[in-house]
Order: sequence, then C-alpha cells, then structure tokens
Amino acid sequence: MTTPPTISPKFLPSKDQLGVVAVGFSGGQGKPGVEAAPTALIEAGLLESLRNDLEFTVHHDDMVHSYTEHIPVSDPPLRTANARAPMLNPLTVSNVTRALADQVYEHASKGRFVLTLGGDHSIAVGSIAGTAKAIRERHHGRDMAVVWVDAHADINTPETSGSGNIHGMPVAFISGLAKPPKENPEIFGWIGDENRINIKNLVYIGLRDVDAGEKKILRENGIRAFSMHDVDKYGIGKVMEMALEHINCGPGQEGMPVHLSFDVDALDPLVAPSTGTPVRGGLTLREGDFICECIHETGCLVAMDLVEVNLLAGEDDLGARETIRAGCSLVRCALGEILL
Ligand SMILES: NC(=[NH2+])NCCC[C@H](N)C(=O)O
Ligand SMILES: [Mn+2]
Ligand SMILES: [Mn+2]
Repeated sequence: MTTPPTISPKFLPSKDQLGVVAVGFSGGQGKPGVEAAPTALIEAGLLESLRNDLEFTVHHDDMVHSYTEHIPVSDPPLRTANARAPMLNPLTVSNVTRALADQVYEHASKGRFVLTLGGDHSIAVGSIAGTAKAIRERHHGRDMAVVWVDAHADINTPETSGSGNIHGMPVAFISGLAKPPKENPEIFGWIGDENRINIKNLVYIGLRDVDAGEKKILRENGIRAFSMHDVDKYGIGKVMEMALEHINCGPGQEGMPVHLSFDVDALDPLVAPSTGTPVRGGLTLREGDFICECIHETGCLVAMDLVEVNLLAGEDDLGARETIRAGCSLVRCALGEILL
C-alpha cells in the first residue's frame, strides 16, 4: 500500500487541507438548473471520496450558498456605451462574487487548497479574486497563474458581449481588461489590484466557440490559447507541456501558483451533455482528466473551480449522471487521484 496521493504543496503549507465553497448561483446566465449542481456533486459522493480515498481534511460549512442576502431587490439590465447588449443581473453578479471572494480568501489565507463548486462561470470572478489576494499575501506579492479549460473564452467585455450574460465575461473583469462600467462603477468596483491576475499568466485549453470580439481581444493581448484544433494537431500531451511551460510550471522551471478554472462544457457533449452552452467537438473524458493530472503533478495547484454543470440542460437522466461523474472525476484527478 503506497501513501495516498495528495497535492504536492509547492505553494501550500499543508498538502491535505481542503476548503470547499459550494455556490448555487446561476445569475451569470439565463438557464435555471446550474444552481443545483453543487448538491448533486456532493450527493454523488465527491467530498466523501476526497476525504476517504484522497485523505483530505475537508473544511466545508455544509451549505450551498445562494447569497440571497446579497441579491438586490432591483437589478435592471445595464446598457453601457457602445454595448451590443445590456449586461444582465450586473449588481447581483457583482455582489455575489464579492461575497464568494471573501469566503475563498478565508480558506486560501489559511493555506488550504480551495475547491469552488459552481454555479455558472461568472463565479470565477470571486474565486480567482479571493485566491489571488491570499496568494499575494502569503508569497510576498507573488502573481498567480490561471489555467482556463473551456469551450469558450469567457473574455467578452460589456462592450463586445452579444448576450449580456456575465458568465461570458469573467476573464475580462478579473484581468482588468474590462473596468467597472462608467455608467455604474459599483459593478465590480470592489475588484482591487490585489484580486487581479496578469493576462500574461493566463492559458486556455479546449476553446472551440470564441466570439469575433473575443478573438480580437486574444490576438491584441497576445493571450496563450490552445484550441481543440491544437489538441488535435499536437495531442493533449504536447499541449499540456506547452501550456505549463507558458506559466513557468514546466519541468525544470521555477513554478508559480496555479488556479484551475474548469468549465465542464470543455468536455465533449457526448460525455458531459448536461451543461447550458454545449459545443460539439470537445475533449474526451481522458483528455479532461489528463489536463487535471498534469496540473496536479506540477505541485503548483492552489485552487480549482468546477462550473456549468446543469442537470436540467441535458437530454435525459443518463446524461445528467454521466456529467456529474465526469465532474467528480476531474476534481479527483486535479487533487491527486492517480490510477497506479
Ligand atoms: N461560461 C460559459 N459557458 N460561457 C459561454 C459564453 C457564450 C458567449 N461567448 C457569451 O458571451 O455569451
Ligand atoms: Mn463554456
Ligand atoms: Mn466558461
């Protein structure tokens, strides 16, 4: 019997302390169902297996947060100058992500690995803001990298977005590419320098549905992105080598703290159909798990989000179960489940 694998903590004081925040929030997009995902993942035994098989000490308040106390009575769509569509639920998303950032920070500042279970992808504004701040405090102002695994780039600004859904904008806000709108600076005005990531420390994997305005942003900012075309061309092994090297986490490199934001729609809808914006031609289950395993192996992973599981969005019950299973597997792989 070998010692159970756990995160090898280059940037964490303890390899077995795990903070979990369950976020039942769907206001970053329009489809109901995504708020029920944390409960489904937990009921499927996710936290139990992290406790029992991977031997983590799990710090969880046993709640799925819907942040009702932070949701404003009135939150009209916000039409910013030159926008194609008004921002939807702007104050709600801003307030909820702010509260989430504090919760994530609480865990991360104690040196715990933080797992955030969504919820739609807008919540990454909060989880990244909270982790980035704690990492800076603990590591002498050190920046954190983000690996964003997704069919989508989620880097629309309020101006480029065609939908107004904030789950298509989190990367723009957390990197500072989008500023709080002049029309209402209250929205995301709470994000400070200590919460932000540097866009050069961001890397995408799995992209295949990127809006024209987003492509322009990616090009103009020289953002490193591996699309499904790259996965086909190089294979996932080479893509991971290149992606990790970009964030200084390759073999022989110094490493930097890494936050993994995993949108389940990066996986092919054949294996993870229950998600709000499925796109054909995605990652296989093994490719998804492999990405998580590779990041685990660097010893640099400090936090992970799993988002966009929507059990009402799939065709049938089987699809929902498969999506949950896939989600649980991704988390376990990122936290050190190794097959042999
Ligand atoms: N997290 C997601 N599933 N995002 C999908 C975004 C889709 C589209 N690009 C938009 O901005 O509306
Ligand atoms: Mn997506
Ligand atoms: Mn996403």
